[in-house]
Amino acid sequence: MGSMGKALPATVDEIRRAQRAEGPAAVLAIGTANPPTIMPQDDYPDYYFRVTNSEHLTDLKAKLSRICNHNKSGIRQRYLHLNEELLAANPGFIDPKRPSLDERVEMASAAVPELAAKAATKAIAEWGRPATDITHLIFSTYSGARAPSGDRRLASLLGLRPTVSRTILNLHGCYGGGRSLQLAKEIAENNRGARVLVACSELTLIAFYGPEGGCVDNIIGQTLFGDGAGAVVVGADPDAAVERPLFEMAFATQTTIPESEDAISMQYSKCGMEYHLSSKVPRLIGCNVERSLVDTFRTLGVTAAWNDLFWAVHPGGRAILDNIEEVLGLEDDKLAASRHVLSEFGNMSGTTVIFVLDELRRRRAAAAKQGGETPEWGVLMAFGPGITIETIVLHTPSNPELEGN
Ligand SMILES: CCCCCCCCCCCCCCCCCC(=O)SCCNC(=O)CCNC(=O)[C@H](O)C(C)(C)COP(=O)(O)OP(=O)(O)OC[C@H]1O[C@@H](n2cnc3c(N)ncnc32)[C@H](O)[C@@H]1OP(=O)(O)O
Repeated sequence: MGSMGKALPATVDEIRRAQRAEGPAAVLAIGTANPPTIMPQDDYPDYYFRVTNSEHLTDLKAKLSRICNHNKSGIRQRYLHLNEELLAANPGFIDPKRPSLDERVEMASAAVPELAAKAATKAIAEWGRPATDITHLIFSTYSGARAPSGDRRLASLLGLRPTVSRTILNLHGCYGGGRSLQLAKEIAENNRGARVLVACSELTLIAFYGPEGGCVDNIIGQTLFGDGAGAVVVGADPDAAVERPLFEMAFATQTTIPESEDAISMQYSKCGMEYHLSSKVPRLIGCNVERSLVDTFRTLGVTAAWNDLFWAVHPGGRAILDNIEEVLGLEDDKLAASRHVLSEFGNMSGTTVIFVLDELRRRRAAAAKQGGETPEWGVLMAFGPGITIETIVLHTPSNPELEGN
């Protein structure tokens, strides 16, 4: 042991106590971004069958038109990276049997971190501290089939410190946002002063195919998914001079639904990414969501009336929200933020729940301005392959001056 500097504390416990934060981790800022192309949902069947040269598949087109209809799907529009020009330049993306993984990964390796950087730049600006104060980065995507991955590129684009501690989550699908926030909570509460940047960026270009072959999963995917990135700064013990806690993360759990392993799957192939969504997904989630919530609150030693809470639920599809609403007996407006995000952006996989948090804080700020009361406690839930349910119990600080950029 050298003789310079302060002596080490006497025990490992003292070192641990000195490292831990005092208070709970909180969401300190939120930013979102989408690619520029907007696709109205009711135009999508015509667009999709035209750009994939598949007008002859009339039955499949009729089916997509039926499911896509915005009244049925609950989706009004989506944002897309892959536009008509990019598809014309990459005709291999249209044929589900033609090897195209290399070209897709090449495109995603640039576009995924770039979109994440747009969302993160907004979050960091709202946070009010320099990007170099970020100590940890958690990056989640289903398009990251390369190393070094998008997290490293994102750190460079944002000018983060070389000492920033990076973690990438890949293929978590729609629970990537929930998982990232849970990890950020652990890091922030166990590392005094840590400021964790969570970034999720999902572009469907890795899994876009024409309808040739008649795969129904593809038709469901074409109905639901859209492109977007969301970023959140998480930290404990906020500096009151600059930082405003939006949502404190009081408690977090993960549950796996028994016998549901095959219900949602994603896998890289030489042709891109294949995925499967069972038609049982809405029912499986509906049947298990209350058990998971009861267990979460029981661990906390409390019970909760579901309608006394606010809700940030991943809008995996209209049927999933309908099932949850029915099973929990939620009042009409309880899932309004989730339904709004589904309507305006579609299902952006792991990113979507960050958009829901952003929408919720906007709605809460608007209600506060009009002197309305909003619940102090709430729940974030996200679902994905497994089937995995991520649950975070949220608490809002007393002064919800929450309007975002
Ligand atoms: C613009 C960009 C496009 C790019 C696309 C590229 C896509 C890339 C995506 C890659 C990402 C993959 C990530 C996977 C991880 C997902 C994680 C989650 O969100 S987890 C959550 C994931 N989300 C979900 O799982 C979505 C949950 N589902 C829903 O919300 C609704 O079912 C609905 C909105 C899809 C349809 O509503 P509604 O119209 O009221 O429903 P009805 O009951 O009346 O059925 C109508 C017709 O559809 C049929 N059919 C339905 N489902 C399935 C199925 N899975 N299977 C087969 N068929 C299905 C049904 O049989 C019927 O057929 P027909 O009799 O007419 O012939």
